[in-house]
Amino acid sequence: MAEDGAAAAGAAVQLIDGEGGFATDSAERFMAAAGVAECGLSYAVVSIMGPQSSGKSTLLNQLFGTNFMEMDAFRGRSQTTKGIWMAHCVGIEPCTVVMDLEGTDGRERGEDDTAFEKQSALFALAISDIVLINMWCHDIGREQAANKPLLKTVFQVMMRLFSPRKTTLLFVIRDKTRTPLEHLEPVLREDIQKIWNSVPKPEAHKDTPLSEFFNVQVTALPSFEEKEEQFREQVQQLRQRFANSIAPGGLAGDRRGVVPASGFLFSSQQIWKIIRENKDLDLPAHKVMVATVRCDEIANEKFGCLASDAEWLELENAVQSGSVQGFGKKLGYIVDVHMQEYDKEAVYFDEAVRNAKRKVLESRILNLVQPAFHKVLSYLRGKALEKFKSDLNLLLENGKGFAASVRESTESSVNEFDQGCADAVIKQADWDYSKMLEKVRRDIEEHAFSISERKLSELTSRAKEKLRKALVEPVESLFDAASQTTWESIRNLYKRETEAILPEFLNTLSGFEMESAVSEGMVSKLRDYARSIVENKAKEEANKVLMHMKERFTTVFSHDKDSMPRVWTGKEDVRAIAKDARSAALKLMSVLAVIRWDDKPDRIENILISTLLDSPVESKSSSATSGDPLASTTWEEFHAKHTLITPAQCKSLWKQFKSETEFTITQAVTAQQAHRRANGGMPPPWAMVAIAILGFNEIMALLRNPIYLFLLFVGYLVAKALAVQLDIGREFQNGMVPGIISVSAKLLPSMQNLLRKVASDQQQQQQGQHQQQHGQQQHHPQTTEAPEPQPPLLLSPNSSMRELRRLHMPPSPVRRSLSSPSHSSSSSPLGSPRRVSEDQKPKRALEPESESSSTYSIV
Ligand SMILES: Nc1nc2c(ncn2[C@@H]2O[C@H](COP(=O)(O)OP(=O)(O)OP(=O)(O)O)[C@@H](O)[C@H]2O)c(=O)[nH]1
Repeated sequence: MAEDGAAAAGAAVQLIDGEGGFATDSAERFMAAAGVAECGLSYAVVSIMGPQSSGKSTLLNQLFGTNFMEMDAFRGRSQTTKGIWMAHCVGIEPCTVVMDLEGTDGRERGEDDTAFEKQSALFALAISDIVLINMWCHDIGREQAANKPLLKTVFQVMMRLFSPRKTTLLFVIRDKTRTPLEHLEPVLREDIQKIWNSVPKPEAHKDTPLSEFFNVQVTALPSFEEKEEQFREQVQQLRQRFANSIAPGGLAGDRRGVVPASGFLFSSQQIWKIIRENKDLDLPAHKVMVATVRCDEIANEKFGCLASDAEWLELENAVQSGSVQGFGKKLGYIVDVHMQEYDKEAVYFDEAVRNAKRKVLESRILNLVQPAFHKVLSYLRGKALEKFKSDLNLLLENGKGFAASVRESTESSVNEFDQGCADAVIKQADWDYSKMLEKVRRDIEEHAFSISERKLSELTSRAKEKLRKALVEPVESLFDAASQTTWESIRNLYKRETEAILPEFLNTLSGFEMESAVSEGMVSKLRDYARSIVENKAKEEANKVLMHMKERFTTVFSHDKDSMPRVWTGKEDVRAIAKDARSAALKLMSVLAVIRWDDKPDRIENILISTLLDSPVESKSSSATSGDPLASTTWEEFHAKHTLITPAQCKSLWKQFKSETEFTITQAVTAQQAHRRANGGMPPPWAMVAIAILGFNEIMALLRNPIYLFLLFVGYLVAKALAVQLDIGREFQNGMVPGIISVSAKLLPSMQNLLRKVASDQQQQQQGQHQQQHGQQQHHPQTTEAPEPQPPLLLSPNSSMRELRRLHMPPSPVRRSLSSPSHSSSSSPLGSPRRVSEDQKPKRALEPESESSSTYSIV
């Protein structure tokens, strides 16, 4: 702070010490305190050179209010100023920096030290706008004047400055005499011209006049020591000439190549360095160099300012958590502020350098802020996709076509993204967001594609489900009732259902606006699917063909034309019925043998009937297999893929079928025989006549004796009661032999029960009579014995035959084995052909051997 005050008060600081060292630190502090850096080009530099102890410091102090060290007049002449000192003028506008140079021709340094004089003179000329040349009045016109070597030096070094600055040389004549200035000045100018002429010049400046390099001014001051008052007055007048010195017409109005104030110190330092190294001083190049360095410094500073700018940091943070409304505007403003700061500070430096550095700065700033922009773009990209999704959902919910919905949603999302990007870009950058836009479009396309796939898959699944529902059960039912028209019906069903479902499906595809080839392809796939449903069902049914055949056989064999269960009375032609039943089963097999997609008649049924039914395989000799039409794995007219049961399989299945249905036929034949036997027991009429004639006496005796007649009547009643109890008619329904076995097994227990029942009835009757007698005697003794339990109800209208058998038949080993879990009848006999046959086999064990030995074969 003390130094600030000192600088403001014109305190001098050393710029270059007596050894030629540049005092950077103190100079920087001085510049900062004097506020020179902020002056731009609006500052002036004044230097003074002249012989030692010629009153230079005194003049400067008087003229600019500075505080350069002066020699004490009472202590004698000695060198006071060493090196170069610098001070800030007090009260002069524009900002003026004054430099006091070490006096020339000094006794202390001697002749050999003239090198420093030259260097300091060159330095003063390179950086100053006005150079005061202090000289004694009496030296004017003198050959050996002290200032002549100085002027020579000035002009010589001036040649080393490649570009003249048009420095103002103000000759200050000290201790002026009575000779008026008007007479002194021409002499001085003549002296100056002579010196200028005598200085060796480079070829380019051989004929260049002095006025091209310098603006020569002359002034004279009275002696400070002798006429101090006048000195002060005239110094004040001279001071006026330094006000607005850089303005046109001012003392330094013609100056050129001014270094901006902020670069002054750096420029001075560099110039001094070059001078000390005794190199050529190229001022234009130097100017560019200074501009480069300074613009770099300024740019770095501004970049740093932006990087730590609170507004920028806030914006950057906000961007991390999502989009910022008006991002581009805000960021653009921040960048603008700092770029303008740069422009303001670098404005006085070389334009080319300044612009180049500006570009570098701008590029650095844009690189710094671009990630935030990309972050915004990423956010906008996500937002665009979300918008697309929600818009698409909404439009689809409203029933708009898929493709149209996608188009509309895409346009809306892309527009929003575009607007967001336009809002995020800054005017300083030509940031391209087309790649991000492409990504957005790709996101949208991918999403739309996935939705489209899902929707199409749903539609296809729905159509498939419809086809499945429409085909599976009807086809199954058609196969159940397989006949010659089954495949025609299936084809009609397939045609009807596909023609109902597929056009509707095609219609739903119209919203997707896909190419007709694609939609036709999808429809074609569904058609194939519908076919596969039918084919799979056919395969499924073909796998169960044996079961179906047996069912068909049973249906035809066990039922008459009115579908009533057939009762084998003995009048039926079992052979013919069995043949019909087997023929029906064979026809069913022919239906299930192949898939018939076209209505071409085929010979499969004929082949099967002629080969298997009409001429049974068993009867064929093995040598005749070469002519066997069933010895093949394919049907002639059909493709292998449409074959469900190969001819060879048909043959093998037929064999199995026959063996498994044989028992049913046997049962029918047996039932017929039993029926015949049951109804054919009456003796012939001649026998009956013979019995009547030969037994006449016995019949008469019986009729005459009432006891015999009574016994006969009782016997009849008992037989009748047993017949009722045993349900004889029902027992014989299954045939004579099972009926006899069953009745004989139940006869004894039934008779016992009958007797027991008669006995208990009698006992109850007696008890009733006893109680009646007690009632009549008015006595009511408490019954001590429990009443006899009621006998179990043996025959109930609801009792099944199985139950009756259980009650009245002793358990037989065969029955026990049948009722064991391994032979449980819980599973349906229709479940599988194999199971049906297994169920039937144990039943055969129940048949008496005598009956089974009469098995009747129809083949
Ligand atoms: N005759 C005369 N003497 C002066 C004048 N002005 C100053 N002096 C005296 O000259 C002496 C040197 O003064 P400075 O101002 O220190 O001279 P200088 O040129 O700065 O000296 P160095 O910096 O050592 O070269 C002092 O004793 C002054 O009193 C003047 O106008 N005429």
